[in-house]
Amino acid sequence: MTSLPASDEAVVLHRVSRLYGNFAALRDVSLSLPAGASVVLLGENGAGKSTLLKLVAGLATPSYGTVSVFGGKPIDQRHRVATMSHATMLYDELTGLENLQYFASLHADEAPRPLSPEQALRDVGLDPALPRRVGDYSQGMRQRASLARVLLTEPDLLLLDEPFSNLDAASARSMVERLRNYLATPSVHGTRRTLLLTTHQPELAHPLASLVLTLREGRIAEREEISQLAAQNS
Ligand SMILES: Nc1ncnc2c1ncn2[C@@H]1O[C@H](COP(=O)(O)OP(=O)(O)OP(=O)(O)O)[C@@H](O)[C@H]1O
Repeated sequence: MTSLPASDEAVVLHRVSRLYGNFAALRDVSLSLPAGASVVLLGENGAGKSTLLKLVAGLATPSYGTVSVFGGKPIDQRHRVATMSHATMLYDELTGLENLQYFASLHADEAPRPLSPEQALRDVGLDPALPRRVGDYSQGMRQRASLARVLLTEPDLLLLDEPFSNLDAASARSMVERLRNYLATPSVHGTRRTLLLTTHQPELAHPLASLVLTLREGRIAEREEISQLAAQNS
């Protein structure tokens, strides 16, 4: 188990470009996110938000430049990182609890985990005793179950691609509360938790953010440090 001083960087991008054919989805992006940062990525469709998340998750590699996560290659740090994308990665034929129990069993030999599958579901407002198959869940319930799945691994870095899409206002607020709680709880590795999320609904994510970045045509066009919340998180 490694422990990381609070001042260490969770994510560093150095002059990163990502090409698809001749098209540059990300252009010469440099970025340094300290452990404990809560970062909201904004930008229009096609600005490069998901591409940036995939590079940090180790699901894609840069065409130029380097990406490091906790000082190593993203692919080597995947045990400390959890990603929630548009696909919920849940089994439709299982209940929420069965899904989480199965997922927990896959990670049984990893770090000590205070969070049980039952508690993970309760924390996102789902009843673990609900007998319904996930395939019969509403979209909002699926997203909440998906968040419970990624939080079960006690990640040091949480990457969320549009977590609030398709949620009604109450469900979105409860997801924000759960994320606030995630940020406030030290990880099993003794590090401060880091969050990087993309959204088209800045009004929802803004109260969580210590940094808001706006991507435009693959570049960081705006950068807003939110000092009040950064101070609260320290
Ligand atoms: N696998 C791929 N092959 C070709 N082009 C791609 C691929 N992935 C992304 N792109 C292109 O790269 C650009 C950035 O895509 P990306 O998904 O990162 O944007 P985004 O900001 O997340 O958009 P959205 O808000 O619509 O999800 C887009 O023009 C997209 O079409």
